[in-house]
Amino acid sequence: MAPPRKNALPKELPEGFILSDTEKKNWRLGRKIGEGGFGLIYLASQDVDRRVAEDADFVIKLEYQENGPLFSELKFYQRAAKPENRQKWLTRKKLDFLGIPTYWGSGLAECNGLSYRFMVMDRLGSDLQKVWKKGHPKKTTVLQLGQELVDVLEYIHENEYVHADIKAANLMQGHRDPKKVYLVDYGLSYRYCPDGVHKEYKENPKKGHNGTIEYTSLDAHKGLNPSRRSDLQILGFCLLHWLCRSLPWDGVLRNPAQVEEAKTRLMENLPDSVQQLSVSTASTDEVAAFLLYVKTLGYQEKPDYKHLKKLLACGGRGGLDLSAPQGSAAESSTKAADLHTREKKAGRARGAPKAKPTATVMDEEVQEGAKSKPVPTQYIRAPPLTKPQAQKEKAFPAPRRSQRPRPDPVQTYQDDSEDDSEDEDEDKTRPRPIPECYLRGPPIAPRTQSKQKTKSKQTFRKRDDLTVTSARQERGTRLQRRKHAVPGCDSQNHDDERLIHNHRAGYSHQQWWDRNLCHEHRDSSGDWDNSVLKGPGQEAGPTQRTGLLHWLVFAGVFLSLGACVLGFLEFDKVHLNPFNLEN
Ligand SMILES: Nc1ncnc2c1ncn2[C@@H]1O[C@H](COP(=O)(O)OP(=O)(O)OP(=O)(O)O)[C@@H](O)[C@H]1O
Repeated sequence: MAPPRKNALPKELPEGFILSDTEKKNWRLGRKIGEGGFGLIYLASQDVDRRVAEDADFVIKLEYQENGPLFSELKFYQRAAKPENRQKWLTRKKLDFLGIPTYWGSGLAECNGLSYRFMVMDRLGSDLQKVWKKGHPKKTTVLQLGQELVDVLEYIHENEYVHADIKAANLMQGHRDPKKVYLVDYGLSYRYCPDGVHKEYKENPKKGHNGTIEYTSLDAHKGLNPSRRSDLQILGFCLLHWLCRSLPWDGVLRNPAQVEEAKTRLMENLPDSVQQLSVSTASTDEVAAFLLYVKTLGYQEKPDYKHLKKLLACGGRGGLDLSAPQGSAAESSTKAADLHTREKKAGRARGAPKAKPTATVMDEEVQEGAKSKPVPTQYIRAPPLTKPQAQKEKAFPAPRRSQRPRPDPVQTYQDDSEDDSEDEDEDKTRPRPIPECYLRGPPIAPRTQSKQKTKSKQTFRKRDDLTVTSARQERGTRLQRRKHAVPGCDSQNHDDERLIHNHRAGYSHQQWWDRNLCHEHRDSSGDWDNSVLKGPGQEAGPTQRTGLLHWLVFAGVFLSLGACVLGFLEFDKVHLNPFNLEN
């Protein structure tokens, strides 16, 4: 076997490569369609004699053999998601759909001296994080999805696993049927009850705060191994986020302890704490009831899944309606954010926030008609974004990547080590600090830049380098943030609208910047006006010195003129009126 590599992402295999799985079925590789942190995703087909079609129904996930994540995911599929088990479950539970992708096989392969592991699974469509960037889900969609996810969780829990990282990015639409949604990414799933023996309740501060910080459970914050109630609590936080578009702890995400504190407060003060996040367009009563039930669960207690589904009942039937963008819940997002601000101002150790009367649940039609306000930019977390990504980002902010320990990508995993990875999982990794770049920071501070050259083809990125003072600084900062604006998104801000309008009209950002702001800050030579760009402590630039000189010349001319006029008047008295006669 090839030795572990530092770079966990494997070298690509050529299109048309044939892989043979453990059941001796052959699979042909098609085009690469995705890339994760550790592996590659290819289209695949069982018809090895023909090119893999673009509408192929299978994908192959490929990683180096010694990598951990695919090994763990495979274990989950092999143990818990065998097609025959799923079918039995569907019949027993009288369900017509279970949102777990089908596993079709797996194996090992060699190419150019490198060893690979692969898994064949259903091809899926877009993930919901991407879908919701285009428009927010309706309340009925959120609740219906919640019910379907309760079904999925019940199934995986019954098979001794918890997922522990439920979020929109891990929910994918079906390839053929976009109304079906599947929970994916079992590379981090945890076997909480191996052979029917539940893990002990053991807090471990060293493992605290694992998971995706927005949603991770209070158990995970305390460093407990995840259990069934953790999954359900994560789901509850997700539902709340999807309904309200923000969470009360959005402002403190850089500090996991404060997130934990805010979640604790929310859970302690249920149902009011959640109900008060309701707005007329998106009541959160169902989620409040859901979380209230989760709160009553013991660490090892089996949840009443049927009851949980009832709590999320919303009358929605058939496939999920993920198509229509939904305006609306922005108000509630503001509420959540406001709540956070209020709590911050009032001190952290306070008791329950005062309950407000529960908002009325409005008709779906009314909700549909409701206008969406964009989430204030300060509440949008911003990991480093590529430009197209950034433009979409504003519509539905992306949660950070999971902080849960991943199986060591370069630890060797072997198929025969059946029993196996979970216990060893426990100490595989320590919680990693959240990368700064993924955390919402304080308002963008001015950076010093003494002088900027103007060039006709200056890129828009240059705005990042501007240092603007006082009121203009504020404007500059605002515009800097607007760089992430979504064209096509409603905007109340005039600058935003100009930016968006110009974007639609085909202007580049730089052109817009040149036309609308930059020219105000240039001197006649086209150089940046340092009086505007000057940051604290910076020397006055040449432009400022020139301005002072102008003033001096102007004053000199003015004084000379005055002296001339006075002189003329004196002359007038003496020479034009020599006898000093009165009129
Ligand atoms: N079954 C699938 N069908 C179609 N595309 C998929 C499928 N699974 C994954 N993808 C695509 O491939 C990309 C990489 O997926 P993968 O599961 O390897 O990584 P990831 O979940 O994005 O990251 P991580 O390394 O954290 O697991 C995904 O973002 C998705 O766009």
